[in-house]
Amino acid sequence: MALYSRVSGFVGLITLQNPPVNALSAAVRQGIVDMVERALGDPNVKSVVICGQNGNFCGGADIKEFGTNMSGPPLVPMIDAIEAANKPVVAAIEGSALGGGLELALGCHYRIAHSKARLGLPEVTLGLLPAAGGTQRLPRLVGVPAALNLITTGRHVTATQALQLGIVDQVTDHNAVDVAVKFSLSVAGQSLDARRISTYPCPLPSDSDALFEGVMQKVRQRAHGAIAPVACVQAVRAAATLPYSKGMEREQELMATLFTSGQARAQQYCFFAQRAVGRWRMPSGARWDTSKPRPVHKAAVIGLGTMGRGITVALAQTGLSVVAVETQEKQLMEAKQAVSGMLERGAKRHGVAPTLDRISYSQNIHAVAEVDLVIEAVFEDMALKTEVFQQLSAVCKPGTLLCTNTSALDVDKLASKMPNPELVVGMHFFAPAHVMKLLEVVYGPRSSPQAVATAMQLGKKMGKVSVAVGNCRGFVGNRMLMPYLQQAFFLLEEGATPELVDRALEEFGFPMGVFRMSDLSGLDVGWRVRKRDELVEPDMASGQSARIRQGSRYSPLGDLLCEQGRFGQKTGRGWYQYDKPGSRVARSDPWLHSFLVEYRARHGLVPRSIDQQEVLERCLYALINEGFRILEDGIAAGPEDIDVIYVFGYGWPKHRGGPMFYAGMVGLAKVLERLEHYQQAHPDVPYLQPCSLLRRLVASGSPPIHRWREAIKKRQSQL
Ligand SMILES: CC(C)(COP(=O)(O)OP(=O)(O)OC[C@H]1O[C@@H](n2cnc3c(N)ncnc32)[C@H](O)[C@@H]1OP(=O)(O)O)[C@@H](O)C(=O)NCCC(=O)NCCSC(=O)/C=C/CCCCCCCCCCCCC(=O)O
Repeated sequence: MALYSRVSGFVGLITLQNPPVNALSAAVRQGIVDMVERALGDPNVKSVVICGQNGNFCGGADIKEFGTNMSGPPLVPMIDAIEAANKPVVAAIEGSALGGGLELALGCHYRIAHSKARLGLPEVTLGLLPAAGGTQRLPRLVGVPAALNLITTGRHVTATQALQLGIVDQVTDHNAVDVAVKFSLSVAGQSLDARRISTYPCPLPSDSDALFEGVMQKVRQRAHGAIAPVACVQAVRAAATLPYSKGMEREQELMATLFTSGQARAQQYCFFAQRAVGRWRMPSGARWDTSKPRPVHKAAVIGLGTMGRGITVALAQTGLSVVAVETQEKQLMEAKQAVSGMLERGAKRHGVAPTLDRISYSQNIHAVAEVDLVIEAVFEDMALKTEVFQQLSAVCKPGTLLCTNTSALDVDKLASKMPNPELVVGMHFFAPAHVMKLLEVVYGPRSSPQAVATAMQLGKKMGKVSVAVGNCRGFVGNRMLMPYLQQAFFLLEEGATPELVDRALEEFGFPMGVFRMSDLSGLDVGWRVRKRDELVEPDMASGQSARIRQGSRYSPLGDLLCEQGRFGQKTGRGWYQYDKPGSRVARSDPWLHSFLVEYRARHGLVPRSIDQQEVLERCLYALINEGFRILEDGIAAGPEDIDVIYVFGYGWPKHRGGPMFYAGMVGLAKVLERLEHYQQAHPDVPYLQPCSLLRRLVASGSPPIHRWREAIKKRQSQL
């Protein structure tokens, strides 16, 4: 709703009230319509100020309403009526003015923002466009290039940036509502003709066609198949080429297409899923709202390889004091230089001072004696990690949380060797750790709820999307990657090429296909893991038996490439070839194609034609099937956890919502049917055996994704 009061004698003050972000629900919209009418009809009111309750202007349309039969007054006529008012209406912006919130402010005649406010049109991130006039008013106000940038990226700007762009008229460090009230009286009675943005001509650069084409090309490249950014460009182009009323018609048309698209549903699901993972719970019953985190002021990082350096940067950027420990002198010196460089570049980008003095470096593990939390990032070796952890428990003050940045080792096994296993959790960062948004917080049966709460809170402070997951091989993300990679290898054996597989996945929306990605991260990484698992047999015989390991089908293709020193981009050769080691542009490699032909012949494999549909079904459904197993095992608390991990850590396209959401969109029955089909064709591949949770969900009528947790809980209580 909206509150009305009269202040300073002559000002009608309308306060939006819908905690926590004053979203424009039907009740709020109705409130605004009624209160504006009241203020305009009151002869004693000379001006109007619109603000939000609790120092927060407005977070935009109520996203929860989008999935419902929307009722209440629509936004567009409401904003038009404000703009047409014959008394000055001033928006007093504190906190955030986002989406419909900013569009409301653009309908006002003046905008005054507090210096800490943030403004933006983030609809594109929800699969939509700013359809309450935002695509038509913003370019008229700030010009086409700036509007295109803000609307197609959805980025937020600070109040100062908004002032520079011309979005707001004034920025204040004082109470923005008080300033707006005073200001509104100072302009009362003046002509408002020049203040109605919809009447402005849209300023056009001379080469506008080239500008739109250039932007459209860039946007399409970045969008990986998402339609909203493209529609945003089309809507702004309408502002530049059509009269306001026609531009508005175009904006509404484009919005109608987006609004009813599966992509918008997927992106809005992601918005809520990202928030839902913060409400974590463990199988023991411990949960986010009953577990109190310990304060962390000082942290340490042990091991300054690539991951340790990124984690050190991320911690320092959070404002913590960091002790960075590396026993090798040369490595320590190199790390110091690299970390300083990363911090300086980051600070320059954000226009702030670098935080180099927050870090102290040492070769001696005793330097961590006073820290509240340690993140170990030494080489992936259980014996080495155990030794480091034992040293840490002897050196650290009591209660220090001990976190391991392992991506694959058993966190509980590590904890079991400690005198204080309840203090041990995994913090699985993704490379580069100061850039990637995802953090898996891995708990074992011995981890205390407080340890999990502390790691989750630290992740949040570091700007990560943190997901609490149980301990198992590969945790959630890498565990699901195994069947995906395996299917990709099998497809090569059966007749596909890396180009075909990658094209299918990239057209689906991944920024990189599996082979390109594998070349980037290094083929030797998986090789080392397979060797540790005793899967690699260098002197492999030919024939079918050579492709069986531990009773199941196995493809040694990756091992064979590694034996040739083809580790991917770093060696200039992998699944593709590169101009030189370290180059990034992947080119098709005739050697690889001949190698595959020769390999198939040696093993008696008759290549067949494989289409993109089969690539997608086999790679993605095998991955999804493992996701269902993870849910069944209680490693992830719900499908949102898995989806958030895949969207933020593995490049799963947001406009497809994450693997579990996608399974629901495809239809669980269809996923099951295709898995059964492929399992019949490949009975020696256990990953294609449909998971019993999937079967049960299908048997119970394929409930919508928000009801899966009930089915999982029911099953777990039966066990
Ligand atoms: C920056 C934030 C605002 C605050 O961040 P923070 O403080 O960290 O808090 P959060 O944890 O993020 O959020 C707290 C809780 O609030 C919930 N929340 C936040 N924003 C909204 C919102 N806008 N609506 C509903 N709920 C919201 C959030 O979920 C948290 O609750 P919980 O933990 O999940 O329980 C940050 O929250 C943020 O960034 N918010 C989103 C801002 C945003 O994206 N705004 C844009 C919204 S879309 C919009 O405004 C669109 C406007 C255009 C007009 C739309 C007209 C629609 C109708 C047209 C239909 C035509 C189709 C016709 C079809 C046909 O023909 O049939």
